[in-house]
Amino acid sequence: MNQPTSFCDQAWQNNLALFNATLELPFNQALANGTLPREVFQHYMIQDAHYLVAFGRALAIAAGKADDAQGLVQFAAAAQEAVVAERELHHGFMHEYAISPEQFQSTPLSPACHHYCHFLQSVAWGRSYPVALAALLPCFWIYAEVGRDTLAKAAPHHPYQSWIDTYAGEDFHAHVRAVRHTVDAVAAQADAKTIADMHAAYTDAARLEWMFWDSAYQLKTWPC
Ligand SMILES: Cc1ncc(CN)c(N)n1
Repeated sequence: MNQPTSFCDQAWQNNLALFNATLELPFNQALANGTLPREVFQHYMIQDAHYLVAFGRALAIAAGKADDAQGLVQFAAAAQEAVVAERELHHGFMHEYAISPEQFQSTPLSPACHHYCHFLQSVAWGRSYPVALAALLPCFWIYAEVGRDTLAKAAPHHPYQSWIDTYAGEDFHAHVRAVRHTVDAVAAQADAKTIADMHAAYTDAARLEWMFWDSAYQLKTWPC
């Protein structure tokens, strides 16, 4: 008898065209071949450093909603990882580009970053633990897969090598496997309505990942 498809496998299949479109984005193509303009990467770094604080906050809220000790510890640690370890990568680039803490703090969130941050926080505060986890999953999984794809295509002597090493690296991938395992375990206990809400939350977040890169490539700011 065939194994029933897990929530994660189903979500990946449902959103495969969107993931492939994400890989095809000019930002990700140029990131891989090393031609992404420095100005675009700088803009992205600043927006992403803002994003990671909201992502970390949403993870901490999800940790507080976990119905077991394992989930509490896993997502509290993931919040710490996002705000301390992942942002360390950004600090390195900010230093290289001479972006001061004041310049960072005074740069407003772009519309796409603002939307994504507020989406994650509102789902984390307002929805159930399973739905919050489904909204957070693309932030891990899509980055890991984009990281590996970028590594496979990357030009030698890459200007953004530490970015590639972080997201293609085994540490990050092990982390993503652990998150997928928990999401599948939580989904296995969930009713049909919750599973449908989880799929909707996953797709919303996967779309916002696409928008985040697209917005960075276009250096988007508020129109007025
Ligand atoms: C927008 C975004 N999404 C996900 C990740 C990986 N945590 C990130 N750094 N930035």
